[in-house]
Amino acid sequence: MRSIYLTGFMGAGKTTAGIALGNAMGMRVFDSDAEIERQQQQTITAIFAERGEEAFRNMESQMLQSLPKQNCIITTGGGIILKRENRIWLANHGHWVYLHCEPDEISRRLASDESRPLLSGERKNNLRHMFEERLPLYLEAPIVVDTTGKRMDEIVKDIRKRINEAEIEHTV
Ligand SMILES: Nc1ncnc2c1ncn2[C@@H]1O[C@H](COP(=O)(O)OP(=O)(O)OP(=O)(O)O)[C@@H](O)[C@H]1O
Ligand SMILES: O=C(O)C1=C[C@@H](O)[C@@H](O)[C@H](O)C1
Ligand SMILES: [Mg+2]
Repeated sequence: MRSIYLTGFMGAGKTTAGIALGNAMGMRVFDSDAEIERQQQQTITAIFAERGEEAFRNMESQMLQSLPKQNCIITTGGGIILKRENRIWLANHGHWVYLHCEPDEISRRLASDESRPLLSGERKNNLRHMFEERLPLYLEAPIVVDTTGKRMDEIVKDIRKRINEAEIEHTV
């Protein structure tokens, strides 16, 4: 089957859900952030600090297009939807899933996590503004799954149901 692309705001649970979904479906999982860190031998935080966000965004688009288009789960960085080029790409390759989570719950999930440069230190206050700016872009995804207040097993079940429906539609 076509690969499944999980998108969503930082803390929506893409990485966590991707691993659980990969286990449940017996599919390999690639995380675009982790693949960039491996390829560049640098953390995302260091890439942002030393080379800037634009350089990171270019690496991210290239990484998106180079990951397997069949039989894999691809978990993406929270900002993948910022580039129109990436949204067009996602819409035309595999299953594009948006994992929604309300901003208050995102704040709670990420309260003690400093690994996201766009939400670290004083930038924590950016969350709601960034969320509202990005929401319409995330909602371009054909499959939307709300994760707010849900357990991971429920989220995985929801995603699988929606993917099955989309696969059936794709084959008729
Ligand atoms: N449904 C959930 N309920 C409670 N906590 C969750 C849920 N999903 C994820 N989390 C927790 O929220 C944090 C962020 O999750 P995760 O790293 O999977 O998000 P992400 O979408 O991959 O973020 P990023 O875009 O920054 O990579 C983790 O500590 C994870 O355990
Ligand atoms: O939402 C974003 O813009 C980001 C999310 C993370 O996954 C990383 O890709 C990086 O920290 C940027
Ligand atoms: Mg992640």
